[in-house]
Amino acid sequence: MTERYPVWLMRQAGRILPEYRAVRNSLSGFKELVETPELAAEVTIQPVDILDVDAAIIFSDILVVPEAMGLEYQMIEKKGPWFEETIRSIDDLKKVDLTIDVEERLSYVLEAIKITNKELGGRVPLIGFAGAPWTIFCYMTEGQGSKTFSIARKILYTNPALAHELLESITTVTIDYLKAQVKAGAHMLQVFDSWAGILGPDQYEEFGLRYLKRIADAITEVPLTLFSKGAHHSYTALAHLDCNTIGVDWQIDIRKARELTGDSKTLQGNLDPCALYASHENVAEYTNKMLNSFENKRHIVNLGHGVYPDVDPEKVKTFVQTVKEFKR
Ligand SMILES: Cc1c2[nH]c(c1CCC(=O)O)Cc1[nH]c(c(CCC(=O)O)c1C)Cc1[nH]c(c(CCC(=O)O)c1C)Cc1[nH]c(c(C)c1CCC(=O)O)C2
Repeated sequence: MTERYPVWLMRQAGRILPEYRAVRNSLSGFKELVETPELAAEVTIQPVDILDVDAAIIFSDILVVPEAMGLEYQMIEKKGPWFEETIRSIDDLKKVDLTIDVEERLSYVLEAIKITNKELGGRVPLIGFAGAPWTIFCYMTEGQGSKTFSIARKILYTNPALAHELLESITTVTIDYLKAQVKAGAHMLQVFDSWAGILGPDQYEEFGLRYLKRIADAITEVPLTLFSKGAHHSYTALAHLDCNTIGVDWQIDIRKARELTGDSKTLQGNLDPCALYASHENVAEYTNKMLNSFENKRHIVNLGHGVYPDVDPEKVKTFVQTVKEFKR
């Protein structure tokens, strides 16, 4: 086997592929797709067949966890997620189940993992995932996306006890959920802390890293990736957690990320998702530039965040092929 860097893309399942939209448009919406295991498996495998990536990531969403705890969400076209109910006081905790049986409530994801592996037949590993407790807390308190998540952050100052109680419970459910995904067949796991970067270092340590540590300590079965988007101030602390891989966004030079994290972790990333809007020639050039900046073997190639919905799949193929053909 020739040694080379593996490559996949965050958000590769869905969005950019016309084949995905064909499946999606035949249904009532995003959630029906997420909750129908055979179809979720089908769109999970599409990028493996079409884009030639080295891993599949199960088609689902981080928001299935708050929903399993009792906060139902809607995915509103062109707007994003929306929760009717939110948690903003201790009293509001009555609206959610702080402990749940994930195998029962999230059985549709576990079933999708089993079907996907059967259909993949071992061609590529399958990545399972969950949102980080802090990012899930953001959606459960805010109820929708936000540029500042100031409602979520306000609670950290005005009611830290509520924050910790909810974060504790999300963490326990998330650990159970990740372990259930492994049991169902996930070969690797990634935890997405998409809103890590809106906290300063002290608050990220108290309300973010503390719970990521619990997850990293609990997951011993398979390799774990922690992606704390924008939290460069905490990269050194992240590198002290018991994970295998640290996801790196594009706002930091990969050499700097290596300096902050040391040599003991694999780094995953970090091409600017917007670089895929460039010409094919330039996509190859930017990709090669990134590959040449890697100083050791411990890298998984990816973008610095999810692929944008209007990127031409042909540009993604150029990105993937450039990685596959790269020689130092
Ligand atoms: C914050 C977050 C969410 N979901 C996720 C995150 C963390 C990663 C990140 O920061 O991007 C993670 C996620 N969401 C989805 C996946 C599937 C697997 C993959 O391809 O990576 C994964 C890993 C499917 C999805 N999740 C969503 C879609 C688009 C909905 C549709 O097809 O109608 C897909 C394919 C919707 C979603 N889901 C969420 C938002 C804010 C939105 C709306 C905006 C958007 O489209 O990104 C919450």
